[in-house]
Amino acid sequence: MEDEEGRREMTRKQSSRFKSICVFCGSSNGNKASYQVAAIDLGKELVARKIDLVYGGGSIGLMGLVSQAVHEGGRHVIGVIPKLLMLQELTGETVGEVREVADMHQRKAEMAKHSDAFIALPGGYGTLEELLEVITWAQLGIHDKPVGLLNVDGYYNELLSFIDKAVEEGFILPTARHIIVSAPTAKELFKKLEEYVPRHKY
Ligand SMILES: CC(C)=CCNc1ncnc2c1ncn2[C@@H]1O[C@H](COP(=O)(O)O)[C@@H](O)[C@H]1O
Repeated sequence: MEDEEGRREMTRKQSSRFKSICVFCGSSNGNKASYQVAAIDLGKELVARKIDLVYGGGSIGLMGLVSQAVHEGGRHVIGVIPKLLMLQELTGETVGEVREVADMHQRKAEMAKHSDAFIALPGGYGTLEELLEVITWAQLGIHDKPVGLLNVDGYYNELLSFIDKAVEEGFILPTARHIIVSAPTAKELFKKLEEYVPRHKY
């Protein structure tokens, strides 16, 4: 019975509807070890599911941890870096393939183009901005790719409550609330992302 369960788990891990996922995350490590553990865990989950990584490039903070985990696991890593941030002393060394772009706008377009879904780990302004932009694009029907929020240790609870408030106050359509798929662990998040069906209104 356990063997059967194990086989089912292996099959699940070997097949994913996603070939490549873009991860947004902090260029800092955060104050809790759990954030760093979650970044490495997400990287390993991508490897187990044979999914390649697209990210902002460099080796600093959670960005470095997730990219190293995916690279070490043998999956392809694309780091998309604007010319301005190419200096290694700013972002550290990027593992895998480096794509140089003109600016931050081109970076986001390039990251989106090369991925089948987005996941945000804990992060700061940069992460929030990247996350909210892909949510907005989903709302407008510019893409149909799932957007996952890895809510490590409840880091994003207040953001999720705020979004509920925006729905209550009539600024976000209830039909657009489902765009953000959130879960506390990479495994649970993947289960939801694999099952995600876009239902936006436009
Ligand atoms: C000038 C300097 C210190 C550069 C180093 N800083 C960075 N290097 C690479 N990507 C970054 C950097 N800052 C923000 N980003 C982008 O914004 C996100 C992280 O920003 P934050 O740490 O959450 O806010 C990443 O997903 C990345 O795409």
